[in-house]
Amino acid sequence: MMPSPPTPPAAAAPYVELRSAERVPDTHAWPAGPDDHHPSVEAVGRDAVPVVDVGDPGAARAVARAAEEWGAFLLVGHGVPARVTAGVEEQVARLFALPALEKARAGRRPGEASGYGYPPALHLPKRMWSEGYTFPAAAVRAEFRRVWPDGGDEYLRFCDVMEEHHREMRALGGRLLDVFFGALGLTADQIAAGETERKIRETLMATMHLNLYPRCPEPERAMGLAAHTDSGFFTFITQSPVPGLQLLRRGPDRWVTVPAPPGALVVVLGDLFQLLTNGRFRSALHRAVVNRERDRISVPYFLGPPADLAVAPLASAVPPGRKAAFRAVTWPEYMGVREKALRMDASALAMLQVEDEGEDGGVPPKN
Ligand SMILES: C=C1C[C@]23C[C@@]1(O)CC[C@H]2[C@@]12CCC[C@@](C)(C(=O)O1)[C@H]2[C@@H]3C(=O)O
Ligand SMILES: O=C(O)CCC(=O)C(=O)O
Ligand SMILES: [Fe+2]
Repeated sequence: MMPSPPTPPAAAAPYVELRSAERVPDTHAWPAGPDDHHPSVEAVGRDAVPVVDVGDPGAARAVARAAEEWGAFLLVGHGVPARVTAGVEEQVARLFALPALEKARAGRRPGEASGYGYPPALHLPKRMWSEGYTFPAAAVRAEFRRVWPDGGDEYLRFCDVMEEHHREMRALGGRLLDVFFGALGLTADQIAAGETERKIRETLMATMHLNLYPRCPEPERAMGLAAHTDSGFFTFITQSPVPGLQLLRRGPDRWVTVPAPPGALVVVLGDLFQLLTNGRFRSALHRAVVNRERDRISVPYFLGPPADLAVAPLASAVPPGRKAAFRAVTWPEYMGVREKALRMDASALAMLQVEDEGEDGGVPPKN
């Protein structure tokens, strides 16, 4: 009798071989496709996605406007070498090009925070047209031994590139955080002296999630990554020069396709940042669509608090004489609230809101 092939862990096999599909199978066909309720529009005129040059003296003002109106912006002038970004894209493409059984060695099992597999916080009726891999940015070497158990050149090259990316993004994260504090109206002295601000900057935790969106024979029936808000503070998205990320703009609701100019990073604000800023800066509802011609890679770098740090609205963000609009919560607690909210079709941030008898003081929109 032939020996049976090794069985991949259950969570490791959510994908059909998307690259060779000639049609979108029923498992991946979204009933009304990505243009379900709202049209997709180009980022022009009043839908032009804000661009912020982080080195510009007016960066704090530009960030404040973008964070209030969009919850997202394109970041330029950040100084991350193009060589690093190109290396990341190359390595991610190589990782996803490995045979399915090799990727399955690193399959994320239920309850695990890292590994190859479906995005952990999205529970959807249909499958998405993408492959993903999540890991803590500080643990690249341990994590990727699962893919390359014997180490070797491929493994070492992958780790070197990811670690360099992590160093660059972590430093940029601290720098942008100070710009955000400036955007809230804090002076450089107040930022330097602020205990809470310092704690947040020093403890920022980074998680990386690698996305591959293979080209799709019927993009109008498929979804790359379903609409969601990120849960942490803010996310840097490195993307291939192939558009696919969309942001929801309200009134009338429409999906704005974010351009992908070479060298620009996308910054997306998360729910805990909305909470930290007492609702002044908002998280952005976003998703990724796919296309017929080209594979697309995106590498979100999620920054948020360590698991044991309770996040509450910053004193500097609460108007004088008003109460904080939200109760304090840790990131894992927030994930639990969001899970519950998703099941109830409610807003997790609204569930954390504290009653205030005064007039509107930072009430979050239901994303
Ligand atoms: C740090 C994280 C953010 C994330 C959950 C995670 O622990 C790791 C994966 C992230 C991701 C990527 C795809 C969309 C998303 C909603 C998901 O299901 O997994 C985000 C999560 C998030 O921002 O909450
Ligand atoms: O692919 C993209 O550009 C977006 C990815 C994203 O939103 C995510 O992984 O959370
Ligand atoms: Fe996201």
